[in-house]
Amino acid sequence: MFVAVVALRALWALALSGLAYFFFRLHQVRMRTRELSTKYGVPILPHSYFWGHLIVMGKAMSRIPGDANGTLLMHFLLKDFPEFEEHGAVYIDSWPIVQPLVFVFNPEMISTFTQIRSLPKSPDMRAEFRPWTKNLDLVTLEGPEWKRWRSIFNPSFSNKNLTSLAPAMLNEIRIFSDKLKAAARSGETVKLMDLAIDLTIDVIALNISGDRLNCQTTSQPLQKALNNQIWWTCPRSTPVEICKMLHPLRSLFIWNNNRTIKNHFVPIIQRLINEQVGNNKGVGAAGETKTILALAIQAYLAEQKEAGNPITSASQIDSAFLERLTMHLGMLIFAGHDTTATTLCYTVYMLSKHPEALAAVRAEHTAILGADPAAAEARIAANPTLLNSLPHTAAVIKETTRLFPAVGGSVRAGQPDFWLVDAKTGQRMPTEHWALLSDHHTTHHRESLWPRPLDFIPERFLVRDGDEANPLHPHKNAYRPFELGPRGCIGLELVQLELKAILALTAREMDFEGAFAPGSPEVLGHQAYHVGDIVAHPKDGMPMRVRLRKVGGREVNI
Ligand code: HEM
Repeated sequence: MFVAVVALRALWALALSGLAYFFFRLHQVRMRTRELSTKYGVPILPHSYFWGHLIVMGKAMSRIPGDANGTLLMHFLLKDFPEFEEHGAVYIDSWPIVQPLVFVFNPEMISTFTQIRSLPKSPDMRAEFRPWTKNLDLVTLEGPEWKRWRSIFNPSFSNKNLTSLAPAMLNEIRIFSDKLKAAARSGETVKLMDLAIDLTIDVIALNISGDRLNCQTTSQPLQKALNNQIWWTCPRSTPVEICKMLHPLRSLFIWNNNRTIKNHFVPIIQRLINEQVGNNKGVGAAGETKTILALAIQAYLAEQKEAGNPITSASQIDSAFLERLTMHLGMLIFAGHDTTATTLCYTVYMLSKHPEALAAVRAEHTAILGADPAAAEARIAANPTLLNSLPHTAAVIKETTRLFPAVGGSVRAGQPDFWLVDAKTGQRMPTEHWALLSDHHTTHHRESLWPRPLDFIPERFLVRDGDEANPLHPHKNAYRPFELGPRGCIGLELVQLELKAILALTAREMDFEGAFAPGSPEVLGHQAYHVGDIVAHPKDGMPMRVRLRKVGGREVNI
């Protein structure tokens, strides 16, 4: 009885202190928001002491379907408050749903915290991934440790290295293309995103170790563990996400997924170490593909040798190195697969809606890869650099990533000594206690930067540098789906090469048509729009009907 009373009192005390802390934080955040205008003269959106900006946000979001991704918020808020567009940045206080956040959509202002000075990633974002990767991964690492790993991995993502990977990539793309053809023959509607995800994981696996993972043809424990890990690694905002975070077995599930990821990679790492030690050959001998793992192992072996502790067999590898490396690999697959798959889906969708752009892509493929679509694969395999000669295809991909950037932006931690400055008015805006978002969607849709911003105009990206007088010439720093600056995407070249190869093998052989349910809602004129939490996914997995094309009276490649 006594114990029960003590426990009850302790619970009460805990609940009361929780409540007190909640109101203290609420007051603090609300007052900091109001200080922006009272102390610094920064204009803020209508603000309620209790609700913060949730009321204006709710109104803006009510114009779009309930499942639309939050990255679209600012676009619609600016419709209600157009006078804020010229400020280039809008402070949003939606605490406790999301950390206090400045949406920045002036490219020059964004460049001040991503390129001119690269501010650290926001603590909330790092906290999201900590249970999974302990922040040992490339996306959330900071400082010299980040620099070291980034320079180890960089050569593997160079265009030259990736081009040497292209023939192996084509084998994976053939499986994807065969699945689409099978759907065309059966008349089945495909969820393009599902097929695209399996493909993009298989391609990253090639870049990691050169090995085939076969997610497209078999069910892989690694893929299941990664999916589950992503599910448990969640932004702490909606009630469902909070329940996930408080789930008593969450840590156990995350630990178990990490075990599966590690169990997958450790034998591969050991094999590669033994190979490197055994044949005493460095990575990158002429013509050899520098895989991510080969480079990481080479760096580790060199480091150990320098420290007077040369490794002669895989049994000597220390567990800390293995843990770090497997965290990196898990995050590389996470960061690279559904972003690329999402972009592929929207590229196919936009081409299906724009016959003139599709015709230009097909004509380019015929000119560069030969008249017979069935022979394109062999041609590329024999000369992968052909993929670098498809400017119109590249422009289509870029225009798609402008309209549908797969990542909302980079979230950085504001600093006491860092101010956003409006170059036109000289207005200085404080950033301490705020996170800064480089808002890709809004930046990519501003009419002042992109004439006819909602139109699909790949030609924007064909305007030559130096032709700034051309109104279609992209404004400096305004195109940033992969972010710019030292923390920009390491996978940028891989995405371009992979998507060009996919289009080269499919665009002339098949026609695609969106197969959304009749009456399906639209955002900015499209039934395909971003849904999802951490990374935006296309609505309903991008349902598509596929038809085989006839060229010269016969169906292509059957
Ligand atoms: C269309 C596909 C992709 C898009 C739109 C995209 C976008 C981005 C963006 C916006 C960032 C900056 C994130 C931040 O600052 O928090 C980023 C970083 C990163 N991306 Fe990508 N990405 C794509 C594909 C890939 C691929 C294929 C890989 C690797 C296989 C990859 C690996 C990474 C990594 C490791 C980082 C962190 C880089 C660092 O901080 O040094 N991404 N990406």
